[in-house]
Amino acid sequence: MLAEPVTVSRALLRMWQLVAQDRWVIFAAFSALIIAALSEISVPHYLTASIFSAQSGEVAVFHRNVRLLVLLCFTSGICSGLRGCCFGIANMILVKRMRETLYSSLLLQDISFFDSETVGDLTSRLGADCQQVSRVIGNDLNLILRNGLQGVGALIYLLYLSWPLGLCTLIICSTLSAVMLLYGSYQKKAAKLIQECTASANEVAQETFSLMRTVRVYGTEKDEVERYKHWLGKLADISLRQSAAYGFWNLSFNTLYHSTQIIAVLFGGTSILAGHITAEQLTKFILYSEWLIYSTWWVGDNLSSLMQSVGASEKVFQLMDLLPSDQFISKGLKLQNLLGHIEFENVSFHYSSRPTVPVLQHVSISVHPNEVVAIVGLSGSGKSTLVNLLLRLYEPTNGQILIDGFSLKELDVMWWRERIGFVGQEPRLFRMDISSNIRYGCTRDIKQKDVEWAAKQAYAHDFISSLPHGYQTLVDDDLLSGGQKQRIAIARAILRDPTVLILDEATSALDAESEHNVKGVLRAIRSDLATRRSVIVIAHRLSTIQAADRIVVMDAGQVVEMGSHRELLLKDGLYARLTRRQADAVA
Ligand SMILES: Nc1ncnc2c1ncn2[C@@H]1O[C@H](COP(=O)(O)OP(=O)(O)OP(=O)(O)O)[C@@H](O)[C@H]1O
Repeated sequence: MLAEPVTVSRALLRMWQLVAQDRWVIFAAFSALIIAALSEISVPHYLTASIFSAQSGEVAVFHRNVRLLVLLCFTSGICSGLRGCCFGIANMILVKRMRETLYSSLLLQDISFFDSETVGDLTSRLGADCQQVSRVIGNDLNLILRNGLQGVGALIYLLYLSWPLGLCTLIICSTLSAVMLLYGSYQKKAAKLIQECTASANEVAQETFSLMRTVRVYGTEKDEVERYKHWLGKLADISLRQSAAYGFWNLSFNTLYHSTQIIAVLFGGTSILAGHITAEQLTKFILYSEWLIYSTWWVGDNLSSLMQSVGASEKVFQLMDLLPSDQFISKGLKLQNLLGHIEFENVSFHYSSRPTVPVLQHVSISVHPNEVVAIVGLSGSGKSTLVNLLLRLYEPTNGQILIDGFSLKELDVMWWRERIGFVGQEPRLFRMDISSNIRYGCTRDIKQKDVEWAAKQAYAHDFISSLPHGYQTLVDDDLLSGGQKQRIAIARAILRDPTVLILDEATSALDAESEHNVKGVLRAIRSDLATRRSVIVIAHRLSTIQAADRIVVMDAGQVVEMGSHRELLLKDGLYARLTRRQADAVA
């Protein structure tokens, strides 16, 4: 469940917390910001004073003003550069920490979380959204603070020069601020919509690229382009409305800006004629009122950009705030002498994304130490789900799983998973060299000869050795066949020296090779009497598991038969029917 929506102030506070560990950057950025703003705001005053002192022939005052002007220009130049640099560093720190925290938070979520979130959505949060947030400090906040500070300074000076004129300018600026806020909140909503549409478009593209072969074979390129265009159309609609809002904002700004000039000339000119103020004071007034208006405009412009960035940060912070799965918090039991006796006791289960569809119903199975148990059944009968529960990727909705008599829930989940060797249906390898892929997840000290031993057990050594760089060959998607990938995954599982070995045989075209691989491993385990392992094999090719100690037959989430190959054939039930069907198919 996602946390409460993040407000602008909360989002800024969270960003501050992420950057505040590096206080020196913040201190340097703010010091430079204040000095630069004060220097810049003083320039028009000394500029006007220099011109008017030269006009009135006050030489000493003119020289003093020019000296101060040079000093102010110099200071503002250096401090502005320093300010930009420090805010840029703070920004880099923010994005780096956001990505690190978000990635860690995502990796610690329950597997069911990944059933409801799409890959495209999550990668968009990590990529585009974090990048969008990166504008906040380096650009938006930096400019808002600079212009805000200068605007306040200009306003104070205007009120000091002529409070009635200053008040008029303040009213105009307040109207401008109200329009700005309206515009900013619209931008925030638009940013959220853009973010959602971009994520959906990414998702379509990602799905199409990953299923490119299917797309090509079925000739659906045009349909896929249309699917992508649907989201592009939505994005264009939002951008159109954004442009209209921007136009309205610019119109308001220009009207209000020119109003201040008219008011200043009208009332200022009248005041000069009446002898209430001097021409120098009116010049300063016009310069500073322009400054105030532009500062307000800049603040508004950057505020709307800030709102957009905060809009993008909302989902990022919500995901960052997710609590890690209980499995990573609770410390459970670590059994001294694990035998590998597994017992499913009256287990029922449904996936939380489909609560009305029972996937397992009252399943009771036991696997004894050093026993090979095969699970067979039609596709969708719940075989892989059983394994998911044993791996504690999900918790049973009813019943329990016992390991050596202890409830699986009581065991330390990381410890338990370390004792399992698991080979999935269609193993995907990491973009690392083969040796690292075999060592993957192994916590003990592994030597290269151990890796090679495991590869030999999995019948992978020969083909690995024939590769140009042997075990150091970088795994590429097209480099290895499905069966070869499976053999590497089997070697990885064997290297862990697991107490429980789970082999989920492939269903697809690599069946024949998969059968050969699984049979090979089972033979190796049978001949290795010194090591006790409980083995669970999910088999689609029934010829793979004829030698298993016990075969469990599943149908629609229930155990319908159990026994040895011979016993089940004599029973003449579902197993016998499936065996006959496969034999006919082969013939
Ligand atoms: N993550 C999930 N979320 C929702 N339903 C799921 C999920 N994984 C599997 N299911 C559903 O649970 C049922 C059992 O699936 P499972 O993968 O356990 O069957 P299986 O017997 O292993 O099938 P196969 O032999 O095709 O691998 C199916 O109806 C499937 O659609």
